Amino acid sequence: MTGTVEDAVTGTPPGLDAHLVVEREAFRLDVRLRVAPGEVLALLGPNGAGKTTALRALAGLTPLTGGRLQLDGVPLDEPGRRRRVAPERRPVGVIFQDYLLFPHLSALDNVAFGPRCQGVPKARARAEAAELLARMGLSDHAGVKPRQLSGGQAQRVALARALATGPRMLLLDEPLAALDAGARLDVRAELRRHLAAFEAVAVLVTHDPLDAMVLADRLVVIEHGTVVQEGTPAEIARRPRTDYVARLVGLNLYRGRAEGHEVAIGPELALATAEKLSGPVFVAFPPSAVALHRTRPESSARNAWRAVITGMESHGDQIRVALTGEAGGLPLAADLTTVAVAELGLETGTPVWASVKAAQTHAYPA
Ligand SMILES: Nc1ncnc2c1ncn2[C@@H]1O[C@H](COP(=O)(O)OP(=O)(O)OP(=O)(O)O)[C@@H](O)[C@H]1O
Repeated sequence: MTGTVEDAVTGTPPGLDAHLVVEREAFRLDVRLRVAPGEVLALLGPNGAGKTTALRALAGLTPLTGGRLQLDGVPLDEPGRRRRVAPERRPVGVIFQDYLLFPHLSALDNVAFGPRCQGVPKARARAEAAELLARMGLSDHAGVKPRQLSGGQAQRVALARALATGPRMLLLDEPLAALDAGARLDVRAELRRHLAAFEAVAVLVTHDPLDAMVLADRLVVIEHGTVVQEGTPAEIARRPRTDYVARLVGLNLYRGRAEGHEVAIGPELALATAEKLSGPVFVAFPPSAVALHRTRPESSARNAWRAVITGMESHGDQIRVALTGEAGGLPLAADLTTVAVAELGLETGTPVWASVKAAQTHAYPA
């Protein structure tokens, strides 16, 4: 069958509109996804939840057994109507976990490969590839083979290769999993900038809540092949609906500007942090790092501000308390034991003081 962007039915909203159904003997994926152009969606979930299956179905590497998949109004997979566009004919760029760069080709030729396969003349494909590599800050590495690249550089080449064909959807499978912890920080921040600049649909799969929260505008959490929760990172962290989500995405995450050991979050609030940094940063800390008090804490906790409880939900033996900041304070989530909640007499509407120790915050470049 044919299926190109030119076939787009007028009037259908651009972006991804999918109902992915993949049935296997012992597993069923049934997930609805809508992603607007310019939006970055993260699929998050435990092992075996179906994330990779969903990504492969979007790429066309795993056929749907039910539902349908449309991109910019163009049907790409409709098992009910026996219509299916082959993976190589989809306007989709994929970045695999281990990048899968061609080892015998230079970085430049890796990037030029897709356009060449689509019939772009060699000189033009290479000129455009050189431009893309320059945008990724890799001009100096255009001639080298993948094995001479660092993990972060290889990832940028993989990104350039995926972008070279002008895809309407970018798929990223665990984009930071192949990197060591040191490289991860920088590459994560850099990938975020590239994804933010990408004007079409981006979908990434990850186990790592921090990657998801930093890279994505919206999260879809999958467990046992179905969506258990979706929303912005902040919405999900404040109101987790399953124990898995509570454990996983329970991160308080803020953006601010660092100067030494202090990060200005808003006009009235600065957080003391363990790391010494300067410029735009993220600060994160888990809800378990937050202490609540009825009166201003006198202890050594330097980060303390007024807050009001807006909701409480129990998860296992913990209670997740949602709070709004008062007078320039931070909105945040705190995990307390049921005993602590009872002892403090906390309920919705209770004004409290929240505190977090600098040593329990984690700041990193934005
Ligand atoms: N090719 C396959 N044939 C049969 N079953 C498969 C195949 N690939 C995956 N599965 C099964 O489908 C389910 C979903 O797997 P999938 O790899 O999509 O999960 P995932 O969320 O990506 O997990 P992980 O985080 O471990 O990669 C699992 O039960 C898995 O064992």
